[in-house]
Amino acid sequence: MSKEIYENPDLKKERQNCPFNKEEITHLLDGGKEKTIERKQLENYILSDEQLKDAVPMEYLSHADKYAEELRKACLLMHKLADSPAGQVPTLRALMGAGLGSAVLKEGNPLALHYVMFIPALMGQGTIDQQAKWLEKAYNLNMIGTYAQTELGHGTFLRGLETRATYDPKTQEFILESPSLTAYKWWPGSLGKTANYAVVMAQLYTKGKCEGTHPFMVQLRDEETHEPLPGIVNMWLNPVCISSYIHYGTYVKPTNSKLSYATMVFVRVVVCQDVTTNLRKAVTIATRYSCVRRQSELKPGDREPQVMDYQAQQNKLLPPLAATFAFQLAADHLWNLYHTANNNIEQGDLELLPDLHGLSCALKALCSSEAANFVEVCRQSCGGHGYMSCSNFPRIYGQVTAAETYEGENTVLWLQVARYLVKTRKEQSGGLSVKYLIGEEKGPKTVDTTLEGIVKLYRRAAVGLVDVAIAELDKSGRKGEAPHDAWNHAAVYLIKAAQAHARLFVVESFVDSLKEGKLSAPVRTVLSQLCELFIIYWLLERSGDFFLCSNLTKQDLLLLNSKYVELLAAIRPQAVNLVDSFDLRDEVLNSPLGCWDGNVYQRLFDEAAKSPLNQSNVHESFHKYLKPLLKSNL
Ligand SMILES: CCCCCCCCCCCCCCC/C=C/C(=O)SCCNC(=O)CCNC(=O)[C@H](O)C(C)(C)COP(=O)(O)OP(=O)(O)OC[C@H]1O[C@@H](n2cnc3c(N)ncnc32)[C@H](O)[C@@H]1OP(=O)(O)O
Ligand SMILES: Cc1cc2nc3c(=O)[nH]c(=O)nc-3n(C[C@H](O)[C@H](O)[C@H](O)COP(=O)(O)OP(=O)(O)OC[C@H]3O[C@@H](n4cnc5c(N)ncnc54)[C@H](O)[C@@H]3O)c2cc1C
Repeated sequence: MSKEIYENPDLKKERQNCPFNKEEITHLLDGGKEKTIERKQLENYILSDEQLKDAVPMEYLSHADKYAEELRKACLLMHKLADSPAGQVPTLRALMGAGLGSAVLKEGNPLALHYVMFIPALMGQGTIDQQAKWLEKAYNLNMIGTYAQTELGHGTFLRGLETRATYDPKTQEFILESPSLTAYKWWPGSLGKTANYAVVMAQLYTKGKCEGTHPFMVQLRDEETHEPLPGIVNMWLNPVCISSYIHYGTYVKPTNSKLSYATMVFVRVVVCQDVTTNLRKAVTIATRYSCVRRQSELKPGDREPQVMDYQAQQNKLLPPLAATFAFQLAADHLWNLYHTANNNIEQGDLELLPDLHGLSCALKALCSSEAANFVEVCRQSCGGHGYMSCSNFPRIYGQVTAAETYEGENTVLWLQVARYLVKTRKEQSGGLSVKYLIGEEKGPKTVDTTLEGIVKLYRRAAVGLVDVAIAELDKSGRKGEAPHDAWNHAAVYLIKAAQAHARLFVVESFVDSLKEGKLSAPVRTVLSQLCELFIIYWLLERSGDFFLCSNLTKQDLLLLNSKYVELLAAIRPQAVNLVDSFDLRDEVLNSPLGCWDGNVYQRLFDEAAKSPLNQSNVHESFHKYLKPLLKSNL
């Protein structure tokens, strides 16, 4: 007799009479029906393997045992990758995109940097010969690499990196050295125990002149014994300059000195997708739990309501739900720009490089910071159970908040965006993604609160805040301040302008995607509601920017507030159906709060029972410490 599949009655009710085709949204997010099929096949291929499951919850293992267990699974995962029926690279890309890695490797993937930075660095910066020598070896996992750039003393300021690579024309070799403690490479993933090679960013010195930071391939460990090579601690020998600019002893400048930063640009683009995947998990967990959890009293004398029926809870969870669609569509746009720009760069056309740099910095900073804030709101919306390690919120939060720092600390990236915006506005040139900065915003300054009208408000804020920042810079200049001081004293305005630009890009991506997309009427309706909710939410959160740069009035704001709460109520009935459309398996959510069947309390209880402390009634420490204390009559 087939076992009755339990489904929490409240969740079951939430799923009845869904007015739209959930699969249509799943296909939209996956990039098409075929991609969904491929993803589901990959999920079955990976998640059905019993050897990839944790014998005990990772949180109960020692640091060394956690590392060993993650490495065991990561190596098994690589074998599965190599044997994958879909092929290694498509499977890897699907693995990265679907957030599957963290479903299996919960504490982090010791081999992630090999794929996310080491191989991209070879592909983006290696010469044809170097790629012929190393790429196959890297794809076949005959070498494990990392990307070693950050040092104890420098992570942000790349021109300040201390590791030196001095070219010796006699031996035609580079001598790499860490001249000081602060020059020690610090932070690179896998560097400590796993990688035996690294792409090392170092200042290239030749003929006594520093030519700036360049990437070098360095072997770190013996391929057989894995012992560090002699002198590896503070002196490295025999590195090879990747995309060598040394021709017959002479340094040949690259067409653009920032091409050596290309790997970071790639990862910033990937990070936008990764934090969006993590945000989808957090929103799914919090939404399903909020429809299972009944608490307090809404109507006196009535049954305790689902906490999702409180407008306050909808205000917590529906903006992040909408954000997952907004960030996904923006990340897709950025990914397409990345490919176009990269193909052009390979042909020697660097015109899109500034746009790519500006936009990748903007979106990485925006998506990571907003996702981190939203994940924390999702955690808080689940009360005490959201605080438990098994809820998976602590791990998801750790992953998204790390992205606010790595691959370019967000503040520093905002200032890069501002530099690009100020230059584009002042020079009135270039600016593929900031076309609104070239020429004046046409049309009346009156405000209408239609979707198009709100987008126009975002554009006015984006261009207006750049002009406010430029006015500050010019004011400082007139006072005789040096440009670097004027820049520093305008930082607050510059960052606001950069953030407004990033939000405009996300808003336009969302609105344009709905216009262009071939969507059924029911899906278009619910996504349009989410789009309108999200762009009003952000406007209300940043109303100061809009008051400063447009004719927005108090009446307009009150009208938008009313529209916002109406949209909360309109979307509330579809919250569970929308997160179901993400099609995230329980193993990927890895949280008793977010499981599809809503059997929350039993799963919480089962998780607690796994704790070593719950394997006996009295822990041995009682007899060692507590009992003597109890008897000591202090
Ligand atoms: C099988 C399992 C797979 C599992 C995978 C799972 C997926 C997971 C995905 C996510 C995981 C990601 C893990 C990543 C781990 C982290 C890695 C790292 O953190 S690596 C280190 C990152 N470090 C940084 O990002 C450093 C940040 N600093 C900088 O980039 C630079 O210092 C700076 C840009 C801030 C300043 O550079 P500087 O040389 O000082 O330039 P200027 O500011 O003077 O600007 C001069 C000029 O150059 C332009 N510019 C700057 N950078 C770029 C660039 N990258 N591209 C193009 N142009 C650039 C700038 O705009 C200026 O232009 P101008 O015309 O003169 O105005
Ligand atoms: C989880 C994780 C994984 C990582 N993995 C790697 C890796 O694999 N490989 C690698 O090379 N690195 C890695 N890193 C290092 C990471 O790239 C750096 O930490 C990051 O670039 C920030 O640099 P920093 O630590 O020097 O911060 P700092 O720049 O020292 O930041 C400190 C403060 O100074 C401020 N600040 C700095 N410069 C400016 C400025 N010009 N204007 C205004 N404010 C400024 C910052 O905003 C920040 O508030 C990793 C980091 C983390 C957290």
